[in-house]
Amino acid sequence: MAQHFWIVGTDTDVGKTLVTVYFMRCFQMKGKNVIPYKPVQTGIITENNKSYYGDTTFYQSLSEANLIERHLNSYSFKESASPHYAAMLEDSEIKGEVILEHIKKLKTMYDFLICEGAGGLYVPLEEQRDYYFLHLIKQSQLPVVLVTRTKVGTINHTLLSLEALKMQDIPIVGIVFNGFEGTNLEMNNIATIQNFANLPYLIIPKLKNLSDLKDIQIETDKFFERLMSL
Ligand SMILES: Nc1ncnc2c1ncn2[C@@H]1O[C@H](COP(=O)(O)OP(=O)(O)OP(=O)(O)O)[C@@H](O)[C@H]1O
Ligand SMILES: C[C@H](N)[C@H](N)CCCCCC(=O)O
Ligand SMILES: [Mg+2]
Repeated sequence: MAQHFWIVGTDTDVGKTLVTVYFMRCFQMKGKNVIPYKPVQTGIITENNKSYYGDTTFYQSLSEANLIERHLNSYSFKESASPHYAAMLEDSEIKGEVILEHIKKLKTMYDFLICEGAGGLYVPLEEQRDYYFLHLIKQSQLPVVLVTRTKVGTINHTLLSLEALKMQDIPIVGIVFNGFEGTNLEMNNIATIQNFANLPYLIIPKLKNLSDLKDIQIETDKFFERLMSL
């Protein structure tokens, strides 16, 4: 039993990495062989004379199994910016086929491959040929989970992202509403989006501590049933 998919977002900082780690842990708890994979990450962090990249370091910090470093990432660039720009600043370039090759290999090695996008869908990878993250996802032929905020502004961002995915015929597993604080406005946002999308969804609360991710209890069966059916 295997399933490989993308965690994409309506924007940067919506919680794709947090959701990737949450799903990684769900599969690890079921004894599955799972790998989170961040094809392109930008924004090196330097603290106490140590430099690291946030996304792949977060994967490692909450993994119940040892993750093979070279399987976690294909491109890392120092500038906290759009991948195409961060690569240009280092006289480098991103090649979609390198990422697709990496995905192909990882699919043969793991039951579950969770690929995390960078930013939102229309993020340039190879600007000179109008090649965006959305096109890479289409070529990968993997379904997507869409992560979105719950606060004001999310309706437009979410519906635009859903439309972009539908135009490319990319299968959508469902929506993860992340950072929920229980307000009526957020509940109306979720209902309004669901009225349009009619997809399985999960709600992840705003966590006081990221380590609380280990303890949150969320009903995921329906969501994972659909994931396994795609
Ligand atoms: N449910 C949550 N509760 C508390 N903090 C959260 C939650 N979700 C995300 N965060 C925090 O918000 C910030 C952005 O989240 P995250 O890094 O997962 O976003 P992202 O979509 O992966 O961003 P990027 O586009 O850079 O990959 C991080 O500091 C993360 O720890
Ligand atoms: C730097 C940030 N945390 C992400 N890694 C990259 C976000 C790219 C966003 C591009 C854009 O939509 O302007
Ligand atoms: Mg991330």
